[in-house]
Amino acid sequence: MRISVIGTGYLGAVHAVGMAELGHTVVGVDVDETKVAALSRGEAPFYEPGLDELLRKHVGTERLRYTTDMAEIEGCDVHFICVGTPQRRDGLGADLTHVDRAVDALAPHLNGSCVVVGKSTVPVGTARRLADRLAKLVSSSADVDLAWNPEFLREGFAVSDTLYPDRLVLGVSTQRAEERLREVYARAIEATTPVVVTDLATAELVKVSANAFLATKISFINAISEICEVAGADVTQLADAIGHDERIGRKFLNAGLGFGGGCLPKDIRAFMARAGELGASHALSFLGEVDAINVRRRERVAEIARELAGGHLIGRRIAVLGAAFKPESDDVRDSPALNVAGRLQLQGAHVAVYDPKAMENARAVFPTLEYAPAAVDACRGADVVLHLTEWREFRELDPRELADVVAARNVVDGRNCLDAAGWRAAGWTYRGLGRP
Ligand SMILES: NC(=O)C1=CN([C@@H]2O[C@H](COP(=O)(O)OP(=O)(O)OC[C@H]3O[C@@H](n4cnc5c(N)ncnc54)[C@H](O)[C@@H]3O)[C@@H](O)[C@H]2O)C=CC1
Ligand SMILES: O=C(O)[C@H]1O[C@H](OP(=O)(O)OP(=O)(O)OC[C@H]2O[C@@H](n3ccc(=O)[nH]c3=O)[C@H](O)[C@@H]2O)[C@H](O)[C@@H](O)[C@@H]1O
Repeated sequence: MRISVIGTGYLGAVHAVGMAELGHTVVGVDVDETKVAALSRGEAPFYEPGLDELLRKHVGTERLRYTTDMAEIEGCDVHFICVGTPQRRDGLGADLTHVDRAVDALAPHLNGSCVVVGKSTVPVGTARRLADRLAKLVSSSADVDLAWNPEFLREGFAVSDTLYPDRLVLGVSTQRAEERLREVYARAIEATTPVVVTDLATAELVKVSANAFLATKISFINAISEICEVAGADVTQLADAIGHDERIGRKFLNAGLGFGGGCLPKDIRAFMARAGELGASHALSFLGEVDAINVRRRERVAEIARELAGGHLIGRRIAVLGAAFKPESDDVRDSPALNVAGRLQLQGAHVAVYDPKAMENARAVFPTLEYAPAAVDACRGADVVLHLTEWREFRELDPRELADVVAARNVVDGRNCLDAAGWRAAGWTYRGLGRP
């Protein structure tokens, strides 16, 4: 099949090359010339394991090209919309201007029979609105269906999640759209892959409900972690124990600094805003608490750092290990680690940050922090070391070696995954979150 992918960011760049790997002929379109230039050289414009290899395999063959010219999508059978839907500047809802612009730019190039498939995460009702918008914009020679096919990939696992999805959700209003989408994913669908065929509104809601549930699970365990802190209990053992119950499950019960990134935080806020527009804000008021618990974890880490630094941060040196919102990603959107770094700097600390992959992105957002070339350099002379993104290389740090470079042996494990006993044995004051 001939496929276009509009928007080649964290989602679209991977989706485009993934579709090429599944055997289709793909054109990826973006308005960002730098991104398109990198992709056209076969280079990933961001860090995502496995992406460079796949790009090198397909870019330059007839299977895959990236362009800024929307006219190149002409003749495609399926068009995926993968542009960003960030949080609106004026409040909590989703900013749909990129989606609207993409549809407007796409419409004049549509001809013959084709399906426009939304993949971006949007407030329920958007698909219906876009279908009406398209109907007004396309020429009479075009026969266009609109479908919604939400994406569930995780950064860090984006390539395998695209090629081997754990489920497919096809929001369709015609049989033809369903058939086209089944054809698109034919090589990704195994006998055991659940395919949920539903209407547009349900498909849109599945996506935000999934992210709301994940965020709720994390905030649930972080709320329990607050109780563990005052009761002298251990939230990691507690999570293991409740996680043995298959109805609960151990995944997404890692207590610590909480969730960030370009999706969970903005998606729960947009979901609440949409519920309000639909007159049902009461139904999702608990998500406000989920958000508040999450933000409190960032405050708490800053508070523990201040305590360990002797009650104030003025002139204190703090090492921040991690800048990405999660390991195996260079994404710093709403990064909990950088949020904490910024808070400490505002309180007078001298903050040195190190991250294996996210330094450039972090510097662009927080230019006034100091960036160290390695973990050990960030820790040199530090009064407190904060472990805020659980990269493997941080777990492998030798606390005995680091002990010689810091000013004081204080470590806060914001992700509860360092070897507490090992750090304590090396003379460190170790503080986890929700652990005695
Ligand atoms: N990042 C992720 O892991 C996932 C993201 N999503 C959703 O996918 C959507 C995209 O997210 P990301 O890829 O993370 O965002 P992103 O910001 O990395 O990428 C969006 C891309 O769209 C491009 N763009 C904006 N307007 C355009 C236009 N009119 N025409 C062509 N390109 C245009 C931008 O230049 C940018 O490269 C969001 O709705 C997000 O919630 C869904 C699942 C996973
Ligand atoms: O809509 C999206 O964009 C995506 O959002 C999340 O994926 P992602 O943001 O890549 O990362 P997650 O692995 O979900 O982690 C999100 C945040 O939660 C934090 N987290 C995760 C798990 C946990 O137990 N505790 C915890 O604090 C992580 O550190 C990270 O900051 C979802 O997991 C994907 O299914 C979804 O497609």
